[in-house]
Amino acid sequence: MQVITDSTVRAVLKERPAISHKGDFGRILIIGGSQQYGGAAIMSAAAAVYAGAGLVSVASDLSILTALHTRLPEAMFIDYHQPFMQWRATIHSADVLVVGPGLGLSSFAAQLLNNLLQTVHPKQTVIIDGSALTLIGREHIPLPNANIILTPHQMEWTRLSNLPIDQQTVAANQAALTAYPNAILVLKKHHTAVYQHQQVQKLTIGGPSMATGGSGDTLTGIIAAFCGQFGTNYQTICAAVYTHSAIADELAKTQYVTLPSQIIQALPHYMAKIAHQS
Ligand SMILES: NC(=O)C1=CN([C@@H]2O[C@H](COP(=O)(O)OP(=O)(O)OC[C@H]3O[C@@H](n4cnc5c(N)ncnc54)[C@H](O)[C@@H]3O)[C@@H](O)[C@H]2O)[C@@H](O)CC1
Ligand SMILES: Nc1ncnc2c1ncn2[C@@H]1O[C@H](COP(=O)(O)OP(=O)(O)O)[C@@H](O)[C@H]1O
Ligand SMILES: [Mg+2]
Repeated sequence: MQVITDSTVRAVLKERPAISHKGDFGRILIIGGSQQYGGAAIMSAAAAVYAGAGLVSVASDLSILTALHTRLPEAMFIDYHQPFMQWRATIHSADVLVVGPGLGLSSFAAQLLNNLLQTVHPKQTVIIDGSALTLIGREHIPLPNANIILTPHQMEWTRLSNLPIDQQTVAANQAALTAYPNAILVLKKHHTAVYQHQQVQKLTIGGPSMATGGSGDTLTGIIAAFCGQFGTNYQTICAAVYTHSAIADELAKTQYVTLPSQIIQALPHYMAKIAHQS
């Protein structure tokens, strides 16, 4: 299986053109968080901002608003409990949507996910993570015609594929992915692999310092920002996945655990280093 290396990141990540503005670098909407899991939406949004997304909005429970703005004043906020029709236009204007980090499994969350997936249009990128994956697996919610990126960990992939973790071989995963034909699969584990049709590439970096709540929430924001800036395609997603783990490995030289917040802080520095060398 082909290995993802820093050459993929170098190929994707470019110096910014001087004549540019925030509208050129992606409008991201993160639909997630809840009273129980507010941090997940905040980490996803922070990762998107620090990975260079032009404009980031969070649709979430009102209870997270103060924490979000204290931590990340760059983000805009929408109360996702307001009637769906009132913020439907915001959904339409996003280039990249992230749905699921910290959303929870309530009937409200399921309805919101259904409404959202019926609203997205084919040009949009939709990154589906966390609770949204569990809801899709549980309620058999169909995926829309859009650029879909699924980011399950192994247990979440079991819920979508019905494959027990010890049966998640490359061939079995490829066969299961045919049920989601327009999706790119980022199967998260030690040595995450990225699947599209018959194509598979894997990481050989990243390690157990990343085994802490919020690591995957953070990855969603990095993928969203990369897609928003560099275009949604297989290589861009591999570059985002590599960047997440490369930063963790660098921090792990001196740290036992690499907190999502620290990975987020390091993103602009890592990206500058790569862009200036390319
Ligand atoms: N600070 C926060 O707000 C956090 C919110 N989170 C949210 O909590 C919700 C539930 O997600 P969880 O993933 O915790 O719960 P899940 O019940 O979906 O899965 C977690 C369990 O899966 C098992 N597992 C097996 N293989 C695994 C692998 N390769 N990687 C990870 N887990 C594996 C582990 O036993 C683990 O306890 C999601 O919406 C998620 O986004 C979590 O991300 C944790 C942090
Ligand atoms: N032992 C490990 N080796 C390499 N990567 C790991 C390891 N443990 C966790 N990770 C990475 O951390 C992230 C965890 O994602 P996830 O389980 O969704 O976290 P959360 O939902 O808590 O944010 C994934 O990118 C995964 O590949
Ligand atoms: Mg997760």
